[in-house]
Amino acid sequence: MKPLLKASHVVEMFGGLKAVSDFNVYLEQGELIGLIGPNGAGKTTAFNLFTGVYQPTSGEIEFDGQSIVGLAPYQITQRGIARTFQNIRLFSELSVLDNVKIAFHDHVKYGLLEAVLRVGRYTEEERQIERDSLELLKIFHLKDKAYETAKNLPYGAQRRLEIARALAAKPKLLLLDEPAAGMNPQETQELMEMIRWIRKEFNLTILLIEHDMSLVMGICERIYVLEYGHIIAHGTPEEIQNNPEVIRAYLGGAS
Ligand SMILES: Nc1ncnc2c1ncn2[C@@H]1O[C@H](COP(=O)(O)OP(=O)(O)OP(=O)(O)O)[C@@H](O)[C@H]1O
Repeated sequence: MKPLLKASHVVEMFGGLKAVSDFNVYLEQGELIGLIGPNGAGKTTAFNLFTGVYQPTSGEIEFDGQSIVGLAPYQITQRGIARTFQNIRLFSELSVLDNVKIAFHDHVKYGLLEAVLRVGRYTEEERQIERDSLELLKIFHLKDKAYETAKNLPYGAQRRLEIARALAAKPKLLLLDEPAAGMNPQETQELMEMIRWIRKEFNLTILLIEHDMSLVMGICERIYVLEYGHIIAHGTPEEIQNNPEVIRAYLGGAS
């Protein structure tokens, strides 16, 4: 079976800087994979390449059997890749529920006239979106906060809301950029359980960038380690923890 995502010999240059260099990664359907590495190693650049925010200087990226190089971010979302951001991006002045409802709207089929007249399919679709949004909020323990303004949520809850929004795009592949950043150990533990659960429930493949090693080692089946844009190691959590290159570059370093 072909991998769901395959990046082959990807290079990304910013002026003279090689942010990503000969990057080779594959993700099999249903896997939960970690991408780790020191600050500035190129992890977020990899996400930006997978989502069309950046185009590779050279190399190939295939998703679901087809090249996605040259596609715009919205086209890649439609093909089935959704992401969260290191710096949370929510509609901070809107309610928690509206944040999720907006994310669903990319996928509805009613026409403008129906929307204006609020008839037919529009009202039915709207009701369905509301039900689905509340269901997602429930999964992320946010249902009782549905009518609060997003900016008033505690930080950990905002991170969970971002994941709920990403799922509204009905992705096959979910990219999580430091989902546990700013969370306390108990919130991180709950997040791990949620990530495991949504993978199964939504039949997802998940790639996550994370500095919290207990989370990465606790839930990932395989891990890629980046340093200065290169993959320096790849393996199971146990292999990665015992890899001398990794210990030198990362685990034994500042963090
Ligand atoms: N748009 C850009 N223009 C120029 N340089 C960039 C750009 N985006 C990233 N870089 C550089 O590319 C390198 C990789 O950055 P990237 O943000 O991908 O690292 P990271 O591994 O995600 O780091 P962190 O853990 O700190 O988020 C860094 O040296 C960064 O300064």
